[in-house]
Amino acid sequence: MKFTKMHGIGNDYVYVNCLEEAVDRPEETAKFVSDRHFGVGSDGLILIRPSQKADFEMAMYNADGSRGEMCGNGIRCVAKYVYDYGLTDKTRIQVETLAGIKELDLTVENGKVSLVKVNMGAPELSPEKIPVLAQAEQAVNLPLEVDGIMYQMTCVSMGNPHCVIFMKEDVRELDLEKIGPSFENHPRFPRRVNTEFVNVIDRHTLRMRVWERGSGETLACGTGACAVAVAGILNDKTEHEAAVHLLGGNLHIAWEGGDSPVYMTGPATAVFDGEVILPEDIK
Ligand SMILES: N[C@H](CCC[C@H](N)C(=O)O)C(=O)O
Repeated sequence: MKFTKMHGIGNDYVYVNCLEEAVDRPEETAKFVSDRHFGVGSDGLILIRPSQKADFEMAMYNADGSRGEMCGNGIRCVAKYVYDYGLTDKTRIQVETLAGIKELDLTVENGKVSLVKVNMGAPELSPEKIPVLAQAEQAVNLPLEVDGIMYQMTCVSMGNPHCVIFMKEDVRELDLEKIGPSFENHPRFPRRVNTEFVNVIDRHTLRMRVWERGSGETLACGTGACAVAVAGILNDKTEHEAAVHLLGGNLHIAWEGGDSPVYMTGPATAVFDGEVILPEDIK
């Protein structure tokens, strides 16, 4: 199977052009290619497909084979792929996802996409649509007990579920391998959850780490950065634009509040083209 390895500030996926390649068993293929010893090595698999409703469709699968409704770093790389590999010459494109159709503006330098601005749509804050079990209109600054420790959470959906935890201690010191799975699989999240651990640097700057649903700790999470910026505004910790510092790099997030869309701007990088030999039982 031909693929292109790309990343959005270190959140790396195997991308397959399904206008050319057939991927019949995406969940198993995602698990196989994601393995960093027996496969290619990635946070998951992203399929670029034709769409009836938009220019293209993005289908995203985590390293455990589960499907994500949306992927912020991934959709920027999809935009880069379709432009750089000649599938479109448009610099404003629409991509269909399980979280709806997203509109992207491409910055092109020397014939290649260098930066992408994504209209991520409005955040969803009602608990039943995130989903999170919470007796409140919005799950903003609510208690959550994890492994006997009390945290304050703010939950946001960007099409996929996020649990944002603001912390006093430096998130770079956190043992995410230890606590991440307990958040991901917490019973109050019926569809599991992506969890972001955040330090507020100032009213325009946030630092985060993320334990992703289905992939564990990643170097960056685009939908997570959006959820963090929204949570910062809802908790009056940040202004309507923020730089979010992630292990793999930085994203710029802007949100005017209410039902207005969240805008995410960041880079997309292609690393190599390859061909992987799929095991017979997942072809
Ligand atoms: N693990 C996420 C999907 C990938 C999101 C992240 N990689 C991003 O850039 O938004 C989920 O299951 O909802």
